Amino acid sequence: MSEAAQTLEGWYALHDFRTIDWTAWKLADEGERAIALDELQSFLSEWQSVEDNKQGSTAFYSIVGQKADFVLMHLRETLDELNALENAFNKTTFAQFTIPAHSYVSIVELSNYMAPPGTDPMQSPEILARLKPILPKWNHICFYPMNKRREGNDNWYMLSMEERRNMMRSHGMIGRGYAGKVKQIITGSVGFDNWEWGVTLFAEDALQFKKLVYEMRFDEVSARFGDFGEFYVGNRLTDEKLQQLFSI
Ligand code: VOV
Repeated sequence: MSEAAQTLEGWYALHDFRTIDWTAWKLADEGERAIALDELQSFLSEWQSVEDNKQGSTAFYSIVGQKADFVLMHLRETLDELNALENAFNKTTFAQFTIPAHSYVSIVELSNYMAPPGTDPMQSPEILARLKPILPKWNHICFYPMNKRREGNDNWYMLSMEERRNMMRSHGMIGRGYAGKVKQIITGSVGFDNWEWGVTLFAEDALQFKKLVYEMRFDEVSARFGDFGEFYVGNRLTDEKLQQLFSI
């Protein structure tokens, strides 16, 4: 049997994708729309204070294309907190104007492929910060789920630790070329959702997503072993953009 990589886990993640029910939104009177937006604002400030207290983080982005209209990505200490947050949000008037489009449940994960042997990663402030990250306020988000292939000669889970580590090193080197341009949050979802990982990327320039993902396609770990789900890409919903989005 191959040796399993050791993983460290941080905050739980919920990616909550919604479509806006424009028909209902336009039919609602101005008062009802104002109540809905006020309620959304108070939830956003509540989530901001959770983030200020470093007990979680939330990102809010519009989504381009027909797969969804926006995503709320929440990070919290426990699955219970994520569930409570989701239910509270669903009870709002605002949520009545949304239709669930997609969701993804996972947990922030770091593996030990690159860890120097004999060190305790939990003593490193840098590692701890990566396990419980405050999501960047960058202009764009990209999300997709992925698996490592398990087919014939391309079975990731049958490779030795050394083979996998070598490939992950090369993967990391490509990623490092995008330092300052793309920030990645890898969340593990084995046992939680339909794929093995969620990949969430943030960038100020959306084009850097294409450059990075394309370059990685040529790297062995992605070329031979990467299977990908649906891609979602979007723009950060600042207060101003939010107002524009819902004004009719
Ligand atoms: C900004 C770019 C960037 C950088 C610097 C980076 C680096 C690293 C390092 C150093 C490590 C290993 C240690 C750890 O931290 O776990 C990883 C791990 C991982 N990655 Fe990565 N990755 C990036 C970016 C990045 C992308 C764009 C993708 C999607 C792949 C693609 O083809 O679309 C990805 C995937 C993953 C996955 C699924 C894992 C876990 C694999 C496992 O088997 O456990 N990743 N990644």
